[in-house]
Amino acid sequence: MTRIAIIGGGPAGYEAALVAAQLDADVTVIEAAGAGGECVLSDCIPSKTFIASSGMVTAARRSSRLGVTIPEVAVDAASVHQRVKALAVAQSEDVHAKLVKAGVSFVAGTAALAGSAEAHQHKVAVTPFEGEPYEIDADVVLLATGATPRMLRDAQPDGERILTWRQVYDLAELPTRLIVVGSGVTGAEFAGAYQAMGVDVTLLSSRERVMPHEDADAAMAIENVFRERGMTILPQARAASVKRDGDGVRVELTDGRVVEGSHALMTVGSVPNTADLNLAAAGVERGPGGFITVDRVSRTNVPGIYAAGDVTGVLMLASVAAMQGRIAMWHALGEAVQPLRLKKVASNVFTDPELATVGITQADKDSGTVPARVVMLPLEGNARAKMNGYTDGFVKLFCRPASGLVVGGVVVGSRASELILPIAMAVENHLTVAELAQTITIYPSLSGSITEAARQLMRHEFE
Ligand SMILES: Cc1cc2nc3c(=O)[nH]c(=O)nc-3n(C[C@H](O)[C@H](O)[C@H](O)COP(=O)(O)OP(=O)(O)OC[C@H]3O[C@@H](n4cnc5c(N)ncnc54)[C@H](O)[C@@H]3O)c2cc1C
Ligand SMILES: NC(=O)c1ccc[n+]([C@@H]2O[C@H](COP(=O)([O-])OP(=O)(O)OC[C@H]3O[C@@H](n4cnc5c(N)ncnc54)[C@H](O)[C@@H]3O)[C@@H](O)[C@H]2O)c1
Repeated sequence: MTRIAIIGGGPAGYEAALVAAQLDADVTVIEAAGAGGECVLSDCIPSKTFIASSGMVTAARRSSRLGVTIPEVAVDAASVHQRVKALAVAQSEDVHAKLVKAGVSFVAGTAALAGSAEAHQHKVAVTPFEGEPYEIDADVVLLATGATPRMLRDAQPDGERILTWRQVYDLAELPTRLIVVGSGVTGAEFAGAYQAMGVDVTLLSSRERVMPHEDADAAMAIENVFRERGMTILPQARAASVKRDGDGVRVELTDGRVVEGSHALMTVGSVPNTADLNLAAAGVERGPGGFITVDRVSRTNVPGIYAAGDVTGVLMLASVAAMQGRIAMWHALGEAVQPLRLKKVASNVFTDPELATVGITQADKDSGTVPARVVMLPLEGNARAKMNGYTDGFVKLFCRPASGLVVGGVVVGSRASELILPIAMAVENHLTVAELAQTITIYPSLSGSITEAARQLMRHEFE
């Protein structure tokens, strides 16, 4: 029986464990925070649960456009936070139960590699939270330890006024004037959610626009909605320091400007959790940013040691972490395996409106890296969007110039996370715009804009 030790029980670790157990391996997962990892306990699940509450406020505020007046909308921060935490714990318990049912040994504690490998045997040092430390032998080790919020030297979180995204749910009340430092996906999601809940939000963007890695049209659409709703967005604003100042905080920017608020939320990225893994002694290589270097089947440079998830920095998404973990196990246990393909990963930013993408990007097209034609349809022409009183957003579809094969898309709109699926399926299954356009959609529906975009690209084929 192949013995597998998995360090870290987030999506990368626990999905790997389930696959390995299914293939009859002897699997041990050692996890410091709780089953499901930080994804379930502090990052993805809590933030999306928080956003679900903020979405309710947005819907209530918007209701008057539809002739329905909801007299008073109030947010009870304590209840929202309690719900966020309870749901995270419940989800963690579900993951734990699944692992145990699959026959995985789950150890609450920390682990590290114990020295160099001998004859393809690895030793893992386990420090359980209860009991004495011990070592286990493993034929295969998976490093799946995730990442931690990046700190700026002069902006140390105190859990009261200067916060990481993992600390916000411990506040007794919502901030009054929140400064969100960093406008990547995490910053944009929290800025939007807090603003919806009535908080006065200032978003500091180190670049010219928010979410610089996302489709520019989409990021600008969301930035415009944020501004219309009263958010202050400062472009080219890089924080040099964040200090407490009486009952508030004072953020000093690198160009000397000062921004004041009641709280600061630091969303300036993440760093990989590798410091305590004893990687150097085991000879495991790291690349830029300290992320563990892996190939497309999750192998590190050391035979028998694999790595998956945020600790590899490949594409920091739960879905990708899980797939890297599964691929590692399929490969290690001799199953047929397809290397990780990132070009077809769908992702979503849970702002309001949401921003979902899949496949090639506008930048790929504009640079000529991928020859493509594109059409962009604003949702203001969509009947269902008008009925819902919510027309912010658009559908963008990319196809190959000659064949009409669908190669990518962007959706900005409410529930874009659900609307992206038909485009993702078209990309994955090599469908053409004609095939997409011939699919009969519900009328009226937002997905009608996707088939409409496909129809427009069909027409272009004959121009
Ligand atoms: C605010 C936020 C929101 C997000 N929202 C989404 C989203 O909506 N959708 C999405 O796809 N992705 C989202 N992500 C990204 C997603 O959370 C990560 O990609 C995912 O958590 C990566 O999974 P992982 O298993 O690599 O790491 P983690 O989930 O971080 O799990 C790793 C675990 O390893 C443990 N660990 C570390 N060192 C040790 C050790 N030495 N011994 C034992 N255990 C150890 C850690 O405690 C941790 O629990 C979000 C990220 C953030 C920050
Ligand atoms: N919905 C989702 O799927 C979801 C949600 C959150 C995060 N994530 C993933 O997690 C990963 C990390 O995202 P993130 O937003 O946490 O980090 P990020 O690194 O993508 O963004 C951090 C931003 O902070 C800026 N920054 C850095 N130093 C700064 C300073 N001193 N002052 C002001 N700004 C500064 C950076 O320029 C960058 O734009 C991404 O891959 C993302 O896709 C996904």
